[in-house]
Amino acid sequence: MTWREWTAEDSAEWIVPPSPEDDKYSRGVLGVITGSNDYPGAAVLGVEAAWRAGVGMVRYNGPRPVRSAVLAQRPETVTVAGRVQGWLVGSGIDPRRRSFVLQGDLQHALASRVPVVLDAGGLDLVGTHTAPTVITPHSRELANLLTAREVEVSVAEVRTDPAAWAARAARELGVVVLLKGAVTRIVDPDRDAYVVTAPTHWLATAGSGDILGGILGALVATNHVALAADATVLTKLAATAAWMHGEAARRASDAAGRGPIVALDIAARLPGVIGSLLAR
Ligand SMILES: NC(=O)C1=CN([C@@H]2O[C@H](COP(=O)(O)OP(=O)(O)OC[C@H]3O[C@@H](n4cnc5c(N)ncnc54)[C@H](OP(=O)(O)O)[C@@H]3O)[C@@H](O)[C@H]2O)[C@@H](O)CC1
Ligand SMILES: Nc1ncnc2c1ncn2[C@@H]1O[C@H](COP(=O)(O)OP(=O)(O)O)[C@@H](O)[C@H]1O
Repeated sequence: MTWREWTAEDSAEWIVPPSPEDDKYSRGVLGVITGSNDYPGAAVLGVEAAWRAGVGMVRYNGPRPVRSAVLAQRPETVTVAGRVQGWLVGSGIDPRRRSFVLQGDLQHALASRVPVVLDAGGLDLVGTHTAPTVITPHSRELANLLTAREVEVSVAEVRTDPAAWAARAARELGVVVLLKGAVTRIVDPDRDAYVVTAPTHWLATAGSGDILGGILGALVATNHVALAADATVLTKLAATAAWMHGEAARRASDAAGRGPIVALDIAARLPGVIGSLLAR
């Protein structure tokens, strides 16, 4: 199996700039079910990243206090249910504490035949999906997910051979797997496989993964036409999200004299990254 390093040139193909005929809906609407009273920040970060990654609209659904936090950061967000072209589900949700209402909303999203990004507390929903799906675990989450599906593996084993375990998970679960780390692996059940090597280790900061989810959600929504024609595009969108995430973090850190960054700094750099990709 060959793992190819995903590049800026590859990523540029998946940026969809708005055309004169576009409106906010045709550009792609992302539905987001993330965050909880315990982790409101995850919702704020993912929604912010999706907006900054160029989505036409974000529809956010979550607990009332979390909705308020999302709107305080990004009043452009719509909190009324409606049609979406992609879903981002699970960041900042504790899978052991999902309410009856949340469970229903998650099932509705997974049954809607719209492509899904499954993160963190939504990972266990894999298998109930009805459209192309990408999961975004870190090593511990991947080990837990596989073990729950009777493929016994420890976190240490995943860390020793992340490529093999990511590929195994893609095959077993029938989804694209984006396994996060200093080197992020992206692989699908057909063995299309890419790596993205992080250009800065300052990326390892709380909420950084929530930002990645927002970027990937935005790419899924804005590429809805290509995805509907060819589901295998999802693997390339996932690799592009990881690349943009790393590049935005690099720019943020460089602007701070190569110093530390916080997760929102990554989101703030996304428009510049997208502009540079379009200028290639
Ligand atoms: N702002 C927000 O809202 C944010 C929200 N976030 C959301 O949080 C949710 C949980 O995601 P996660 O990946 O952080 O936790 P999880 O997979 O449960 O693993 C826990 C493991 O960590 C370890 N551990 C804990 N403390 C440690 C320490 N000091 N030093 C060393 N180890 C330590 C602990 O080990 P133990 O203490 O058990 O030995 C356990 O193994 C998720 O929904 C995410 O979206 C995050 O994105 C952050 C920003
Ligand atoms: N040592 C590292 N160097 C570079 N990037 C890293 C490193 N460790 C983690 N990352 C990246 O940081 C992000 C962390 O995501 P995640 O583990 O979900 O954290 P959180 O839940 O706090 O958002 C991922 O995109 C991962 O690829």
